[in-house]
Amino acid sequence: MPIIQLRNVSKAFPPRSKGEAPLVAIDDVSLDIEPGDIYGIIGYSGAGKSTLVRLINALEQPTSGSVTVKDVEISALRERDLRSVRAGIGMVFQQFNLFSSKTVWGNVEYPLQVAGIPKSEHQRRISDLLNFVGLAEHAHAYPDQLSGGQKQRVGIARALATSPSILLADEATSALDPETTREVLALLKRVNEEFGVTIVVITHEMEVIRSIAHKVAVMEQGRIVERGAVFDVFSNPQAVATQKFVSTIITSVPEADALAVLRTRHPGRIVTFSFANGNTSQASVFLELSRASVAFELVYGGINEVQGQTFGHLTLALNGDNEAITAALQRIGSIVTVTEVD
Ligand SMILES: Nc1ncnc2c1ncn2[C@@H]1O[C@H](COP(=O)(O)OP(=O)(O)OP(=O)(O)O)[C@@H](O)[C@H]1O
Repeated sequence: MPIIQLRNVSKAFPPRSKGEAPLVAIDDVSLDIEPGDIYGIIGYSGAGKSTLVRLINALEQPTSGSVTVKDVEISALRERDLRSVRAGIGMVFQQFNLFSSKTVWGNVEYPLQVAGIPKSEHQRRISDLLNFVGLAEHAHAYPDQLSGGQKQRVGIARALATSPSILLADEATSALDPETTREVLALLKRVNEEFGVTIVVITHEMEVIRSIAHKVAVMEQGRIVERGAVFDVFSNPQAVATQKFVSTIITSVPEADALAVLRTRHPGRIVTFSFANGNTSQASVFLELSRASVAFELVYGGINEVQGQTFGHLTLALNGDNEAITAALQRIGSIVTVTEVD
């Protein structure tokens, strides 16, 4: 049973000026997120990602369709009943949204106060959380005395204060440098693994998806244009938007200009071998070429690792007897996809 379920959800905002059509931010989206998942939602600016998050934590009501969280159809609830639903959902933001006048301790304590958790329980809970995020020594510091990565760790501790089973991370690492991004993503992964918290990660960066997500949905103009297990989507992207995102971090086949340069250097046959199923070893391809006495040089591409499985495209310049090359390529064609570049 999904922990978050969207059924044919649309959200339209009133037009900015009279006579214009309403702005459809979410257009007939259905989505199932299973408990314990890290589910990535990727899209360019304006695709509707933040609106989707706001529908999940009931900060927006859908224009049509239903949103169900932990078996409760929240799109049917009244405002006063939504408070307990929201308390079960933690939020982490791009700009951290910490109280600058409160210490680290005070920021983590705030949601406990709002939720009416007895003061006697605060000490233990806050110190456990600060230990978990590695900030115990900074408990009495104020946010402007902390680095961006430390601020986000406070944001994560605060989001976990009321022990939510769902965490929504909206561009949580977009304001951070690459090294700090890795640290914060590693922390989110621990939150998922150690506490079993279901995490929805909103991002425009494919690297974030590759690092931590199990599943991904690609959004464009308010719709989900592709979804699936991260490995499947990365290794065989179907939608144009997905292909663009994947190409930001994965070198695939050479485009026309790269190919023109390769051609000037390698007059012989140039062939791309595509490894897509995660298990095929490169060794078997190279062995076939060696057996046929074909000399080869790797000229483009690479092998990538996603979710512990490998895939990629290797483009090789081949030299040797033309018929032997053809025969070797035929045999290799039964192991991987072979594309001759002309
Ligand atoms: N409260 C609102 N009133 C009117 N239009 C809105 C409102 N919230 C969002 N929109 C519009 O809905 C569309 C989707 O916005 P949304 O913020 O969900 O996209 P996004 O993918 O999160 O983009 P970004 O990364 O830039 O925040 C945009 O065209 C935006 O202008």
